[in-house]
Amino acid sequence: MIELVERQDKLRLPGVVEITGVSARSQSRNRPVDTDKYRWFDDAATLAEDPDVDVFVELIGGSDGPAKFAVESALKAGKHVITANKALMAKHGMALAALAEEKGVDLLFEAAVAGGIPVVRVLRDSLAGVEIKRVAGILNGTCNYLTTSMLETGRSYDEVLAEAQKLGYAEADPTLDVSGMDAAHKAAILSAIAFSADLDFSKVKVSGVDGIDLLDLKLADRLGLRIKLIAEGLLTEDGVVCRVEPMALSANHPLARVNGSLNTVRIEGDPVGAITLTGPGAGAGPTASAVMGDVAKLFRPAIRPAFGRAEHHVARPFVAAMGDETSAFFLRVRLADQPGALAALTEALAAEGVSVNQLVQDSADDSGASPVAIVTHRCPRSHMQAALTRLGKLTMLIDAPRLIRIETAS
Ligand SMILES: NC(=O)C1=CN([C@@H]2O[C@H](COP(=O)(O)OP(=O)(O)OC[C@H]3O[C@@H](n4cnc5c(N)ncnc54)[C@H](OP(=O)(O)O)[C@@H]3O)[C@@H](O)[C@H]2O)C=CC1
Ligand SMILES: N[C@@H](CCO)C(=O)O
Repeated sequence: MIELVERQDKLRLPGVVEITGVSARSQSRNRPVDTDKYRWFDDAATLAEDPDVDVFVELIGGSDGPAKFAVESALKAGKHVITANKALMAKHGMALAALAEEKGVDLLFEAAVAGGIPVVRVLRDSLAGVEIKRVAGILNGTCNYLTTSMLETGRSYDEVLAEAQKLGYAEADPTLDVSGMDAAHKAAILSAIAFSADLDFSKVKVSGVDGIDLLDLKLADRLGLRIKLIAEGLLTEDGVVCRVEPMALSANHPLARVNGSLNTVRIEGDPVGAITLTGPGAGAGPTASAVMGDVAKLFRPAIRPAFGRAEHHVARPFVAAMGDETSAFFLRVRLADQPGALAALTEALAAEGVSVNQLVQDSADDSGASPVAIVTHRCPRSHMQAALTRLGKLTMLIDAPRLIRIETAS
């Protein structure tokens, strides 16, 4: 978050953000950013109440204790609060929201649910005109990383969980992740927004993936199933049902293909139908991105320039899109069915430095045209264009070739 504030000239915030001060448990701890240049507060609540502070950002964690005390102190002092703390919001969110309303300040918590996916904003604002029926998906990056990576790499539960902790995905207490509790906090928060419900976490049914072993994942895989921790909020005639449990999904289920620390949320409602948001669900970068989105929301006035442009933004020009990009290409030609046609085609490509990766040829049709499709190795587009010019001169070429750039998954 501090790192993002420090390079805000590259961002698109409506105004300029200043860090008034910072607080953590230990002042001397080595951190990825230099906090020495900011005012230091031993006590987070004192920072929250400081007269120079307009917005208090809470990234401490824990449903009670110092996080709750500091957030309450900030709200009581009339400061806007941004928090990533789902445990706090799931347990005390209703009371904190009431306090924020009473004080006329904002309480924003985009980072609390699904990491970098802006689902809170979408549900609360963009879909305010939709009657939501169901919100479901993968809401814990650690568990998704665990089940995906164990199966992919054959490593043990303990090994992969330790890695998820090292990568900054897991909670300070990872039992919150693997027990399903963290996903349950998030599902409860989303349900409260989606269904205008009084959040009552005691009603949420929770089970997790704790101790799941490689054998479970491998056997399920042999049966064409992927085990994932699934969270769901559902509107029923009696009220809101909210639950989290491991589920075995058929391998071609859309959720089964959301892997690693990715999260995904499917929102079903009337009259929009279903919307699915997928993105990084855990880690420092996605969390900071969500926090900064909340910071941007706090700038007044509510009426913004239509394209979000502010005077202090760096203005960038549009430039022509088609540079000489390097890519693999799909090339389809139709050749006269005569000896040497295929060789002439590959020679024309080779002469311009385009090498063939895959090639299929169909038998000639009634008119004597034989379709050939080629996937090339990566090459500059200019080489491909030169090869096309060469091809254009071949007498056995029946009509214009079709060239399509191949997009590979990143
Ligand atoms: N990790 C993730 O991917 C995500 C986390 N979150 C949420 O963000 C919050 C923080 O999580 P995470 O960064 O992982 O946790 P960490 O434990 O890594 O960081 C907690 C930070 O809070 C500081 N801290 C602890 N106690 C106090 C205190 N009493 N007063 C002031 N500062 C204190 C710590 O200080 P020190 O450095 O000195 O120990 C540390 O800097 C949690 O609510 C978590 O649920 C939300 C989305 C994603
Ligand atoms: N521990 C959480 C962090 C993001 O909320 C997770 O793994 O999803």
